[in-house]
Amino acid sequence: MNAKEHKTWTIGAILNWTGQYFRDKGVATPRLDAEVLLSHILGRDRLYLYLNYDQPLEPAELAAFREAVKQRALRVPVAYITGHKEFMGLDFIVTSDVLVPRPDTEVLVEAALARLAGVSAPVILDLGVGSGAIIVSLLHRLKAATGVGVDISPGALKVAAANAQKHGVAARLALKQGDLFAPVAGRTFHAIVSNPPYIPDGDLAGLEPEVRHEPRTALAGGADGLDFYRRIVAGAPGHLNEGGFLAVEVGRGQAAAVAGLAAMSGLGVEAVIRDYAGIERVVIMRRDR
Ligand SMILES: C[S@@+](CC[C@H](N)C(=O)[O-])C[C@H]1O[C@@H](n2cnc3c(N)ncnc32)[C@H](O)[C@@H]1O
Repeated sequence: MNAKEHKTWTIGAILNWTGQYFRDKGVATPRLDAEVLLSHILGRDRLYLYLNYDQPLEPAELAAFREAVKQRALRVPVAYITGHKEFMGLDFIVTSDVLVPRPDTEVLVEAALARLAGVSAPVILDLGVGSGAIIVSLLHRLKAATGVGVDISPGALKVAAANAQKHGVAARLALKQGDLFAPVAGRTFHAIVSNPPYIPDGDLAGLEPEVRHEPRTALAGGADGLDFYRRIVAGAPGHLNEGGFLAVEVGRGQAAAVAGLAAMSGLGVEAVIRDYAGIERVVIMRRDR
C-alpha cells in the first residue's frame, strides 16, 4: 500500500493488493478477509464493494484500512478487528477477552433447542459463557426460558452482558463470575450447556496463529484436554432436574472419553452429534426421571 505506486487507491485495486498480501502472510481466506475488513471500515456490506469497484478511498478510510490490514497480517482474528461475529444468525459483539464463536458450536445450540422446545419455561445453565453466544442464542429463540451464565473471566462476562442487552435477553439472564458450578450451589436446571476449554495443553503451541490470540483460559483443557469434562460431568447430576440434560461441545476424538465419564457419574448418553465436517462434536447426557 505505497501511495507512490498508486495515485489513488480504488476499492477494486486495494482489494486485489490486500488479497495478495494476506495470501503471502499465510491467511487461510485472504480475499474474503480483505473484503470483510474493507466493508467494516466503509460501514457498507460486501455487495457495495463489488458495485463500487472504481470508487477511490478517502485518506481517512485508507488510514483506517491500513491499520486493520496490519493487524490481520499479524494473524489477529478478523472478528477481533471488526468487533463482531455472526452466530446463529445474530450479530455478537466480540473482544479479545472472549473466544470467537465458532460455527461448530451452532450444532450444540440446535441440539439444545430441539430438546427444550417442549419444556414450558426452561431454566438453563451455561458453563464458560464467554461472549454469551450459546445462552443468548437459546434465550433469544426460547422466549419463556431463563438462564444463568458462569465464567471465570470478568472481561468475558462484560462481553456476555453486552450481547444479552443487544439481543433483548438481559432480563432473563443472570451472569455470575466463578469456577464452574460454584456460583450456582444448590440450584438445579432443565439443561446445562457448555463449550469448555478442551485443547490439550501440549497442543496449544502448535495451533493456528489466530487461535494463539484468543484467551488461554478459553482454550487450555489440561494435559489430555478433558479436565473440564471430568468436573462438569461429575457435577451435573447434582445440578440437573430429574429428566434434565447436559450438552457439551467436545474436541476432535474426545466424544468417546466424555461418554465414558457419563457412565461413571450416572448420566445416560442420549446422543453424540456430528458437526458439518462429520466430526463428533456434541455429547448429550441425560439424568433419569
Ligand atoms: C471455549 S470458551 C467458550 C465460550 C463460549 N461459550 C462459546 O462457545 O463461544 C470457554 C470459556 O470458559 C471459561 N472458563 C475457563 N475456565 C473456567 C472455569 N473454571 N469456570 C468457569 N468458566 C471458565 C473461559 O473464560 C471461556 O470464556
